[in-house]
Amino acid sequence: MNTETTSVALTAKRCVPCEGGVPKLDRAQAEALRAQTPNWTLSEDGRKIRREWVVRNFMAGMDFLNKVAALAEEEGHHPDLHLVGYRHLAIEIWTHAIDGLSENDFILAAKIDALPIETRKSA
Ligand SMILES: C[C@H](O)[C@H](O)[C@H]1CNC2=NC(N)=NC(=O)C2=N1
Repeated sequence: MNTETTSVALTAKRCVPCEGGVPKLDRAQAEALRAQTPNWTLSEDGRKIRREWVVRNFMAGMDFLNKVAALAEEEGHHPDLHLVGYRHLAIEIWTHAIDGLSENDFILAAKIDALPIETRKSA
């Protein structure tokens, strides 16, 4: 698992299979990677990252989540879909195999951020 923060953009990387046995990122490493995905927040315990969206309508949210699902399958790394509301979405990402954060989580987050989404038109 490549944990040092290299200059290669996260979106140019691929998630690597993780069966455990690698150290989870510490808070400094997580914050360094989070600088490349500033829309995501780090959980109190430093084990997860989270992002929320306000979307145009329910189907816009579902369309987006279906794209997220296809991306996750392609990367072999999966998010937790915490909320699918009328206009609100919340996603959390963490590496279950190590019960904490790995670079995979930030690669997935960066690729999710690059997906098209219909956010709510400002009123
Ligand atoms: C071998 C493969 O890496 C594992 O089955 C994957 C599948 N998707 C996963 N997704 C997440 N979020 N954490 C994991 O540990 C994980 N493991």
